[in-house]
Amino acid sequence: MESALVGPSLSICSFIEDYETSTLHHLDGLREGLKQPLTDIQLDEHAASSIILVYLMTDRFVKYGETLQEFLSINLNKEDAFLCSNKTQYLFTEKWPGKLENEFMVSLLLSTYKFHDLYVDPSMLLQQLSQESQTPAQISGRMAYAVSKIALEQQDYVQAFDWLNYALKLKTLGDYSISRRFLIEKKENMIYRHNIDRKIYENKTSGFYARRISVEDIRTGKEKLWVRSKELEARHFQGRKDYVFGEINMWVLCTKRNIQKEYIKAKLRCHLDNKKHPSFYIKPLRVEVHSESPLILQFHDIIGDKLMNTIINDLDVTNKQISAVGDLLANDAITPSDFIKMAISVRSSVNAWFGDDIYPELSFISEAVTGLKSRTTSSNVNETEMFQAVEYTAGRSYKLHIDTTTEDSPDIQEEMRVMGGLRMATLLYYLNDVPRGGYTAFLNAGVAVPPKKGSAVYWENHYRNGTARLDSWHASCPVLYGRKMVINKWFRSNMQFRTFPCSLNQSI
Ligand SMILES: O=C(O)CCC(=O)C(=O)O
Ligand SMILES: [Fe+2]
Repeated sequence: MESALVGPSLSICSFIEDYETSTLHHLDGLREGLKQPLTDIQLDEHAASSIILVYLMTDRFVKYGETLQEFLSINLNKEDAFLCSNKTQYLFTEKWPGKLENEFMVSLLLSTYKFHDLYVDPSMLLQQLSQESQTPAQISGRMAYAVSKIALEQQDYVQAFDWLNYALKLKTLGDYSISRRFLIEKKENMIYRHNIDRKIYENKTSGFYARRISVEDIRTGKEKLWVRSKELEARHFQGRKDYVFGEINMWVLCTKRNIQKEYIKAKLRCHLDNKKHPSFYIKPLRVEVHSESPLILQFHDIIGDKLMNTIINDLDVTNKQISAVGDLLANDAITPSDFIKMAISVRSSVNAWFGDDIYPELSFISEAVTGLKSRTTSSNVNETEMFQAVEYTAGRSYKLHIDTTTEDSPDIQEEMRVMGGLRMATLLYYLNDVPRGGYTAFLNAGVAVPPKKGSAVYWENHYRNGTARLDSWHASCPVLYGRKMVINKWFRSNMQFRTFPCSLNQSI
C-alpha cells in the first residue's frame, strides 16, 4: 500500500538504522571494554554514558517527532504502509517504537543513576563516549538543556543543575544552539522551584533542601548532602508494609541493600536436592533459600551453556514486542503513542513467546525442579502458558507487580479458568550475568535475587487454598549496564491438581 508518508518515513528508516548502527558500535565498544579488568568506577562511567547515547537519538527524533507521531496514530498496522527494509521495519515496530520512548529512557536512566548515587558529570561523559566510539562526541547547549529539563521534571536538582551549567559553559565556548538569556532564566526558575520544594521538606534539619539556595550555592558538597538525605529517607521508610512505601523499598532493594531481618537471614541455608528424580541423583540441584515465607528459592546451574547459547542466539533474531502489562490493555480510547508511554512506565522490556516443544529440555527442567506440570497433555493449547523470553537493555525495568490477579469476581475467575487457571507459581530463568543492576526484588521478603546466569528463581503467587499471595510483590530492578535476558515460566493452576498440595490453611 502506498502511503503519503513515504518520503518522511524513509528518512525515519535511515535514522532508525543509523541509531541501531551507532548502538551496536557503542555496545561493541563496551563489550571490548568489559574484557579488560574494570574497576567499579569505570563500570559506572560506562553505564552512565548511555544517557548521552539515548539523548543523541532523542535529538534526532525530535526533528522527525511530529511525522512519527502522525505515522503512529494512523498506522496501527505498521507493516502495510511502512516502506522500509524488513530489517528497519522490525527495528521500528519492535525495538524502537518512538520518540516518547527515547525521552522516557533518558528520564529512567537519570532516575536510576540518582538512586544508585552515580554522579553524571556531563563533560566526563562526553570524554568517555568519545573514547568508546573513537570519534569526538559532541553535545549542543540545546541538548544539554533538554537533559536538564528531564532531570528537573523528576526534581533531581543535582542532575538538572549540572546539565544546565554545562549548557551555559558550552555557550562560553561559542555554542549558538540556545540563547544565554533563556538558560539564565531557566536556572533562576530552577532555584525558585528548589526553594519551593524545600518548604515541603522543611522539617528536615540537614540535606540539600534544608536551606535556601542561590546560584553560587550549588557545589558538589551540597549536592552530595542532598543525595544523603534521600538515602536517609529511603532507610527511614524501609520495611514498612504499606504500598505507598513500596517503591521506596524497591529502590532500597535495587541498590542491593538486603532488608531482611537478621534473625530471619541467619536461618537461611543452601542445600542440595535430588528431587527424587534419577537425573538429580547424579548432579543434585543446588538450592539457595532466599526466603522461607514467602518462599523464594534460587536453583543454581540448572541450564547448561549449550542450551542457553542456543536460546540466546534464537532470541536475538526473533521478533519481540514491547512487553504487555496485565491490566493495561490497548483500546480505541488511547492513542498508540500514549499507550506505549503508559506501558513502558510500568514495564519497559521487550519479549517473545515460545511453546513447550521448542526446547524440550527446558520443559523437562521446569517440571523436574518445581514438581509442577508445565506441558500440555491434550490438544487444548490453553491448558498451559507458553514460555516468555524477556530482554531488558540498560535502564529498563519492571515496576512492582504481582504475577496473578487479586480479583475474584466470577467473570475473572471464568476468564482465568479458560486460560488454564491462575498463575500459581513462577519460575524465572536468568540466561546471562548482568554486570550491573537487574536484580529481582521481592518487596515483602526484603531480598533482591541476583540474576545469575544458568540459575532460576522460583516463588509462589497463591496460597495453597487458592488465595492470591499479597506478599509476592516483586520488581525487576533497572539494568544499569549490559542487558538482561530471562525466561518466565508460569504454572497455571488447572494442571496442578494432582501435584500442587492444597490446604484450607490461608497461611501456607
Ligand atoms: O525480570 C525479572 O527479574 C522479573 C520479571 C517479572 O517479574 C515478570 O516478568 O513478571
Ligand atoms: Fe513478575
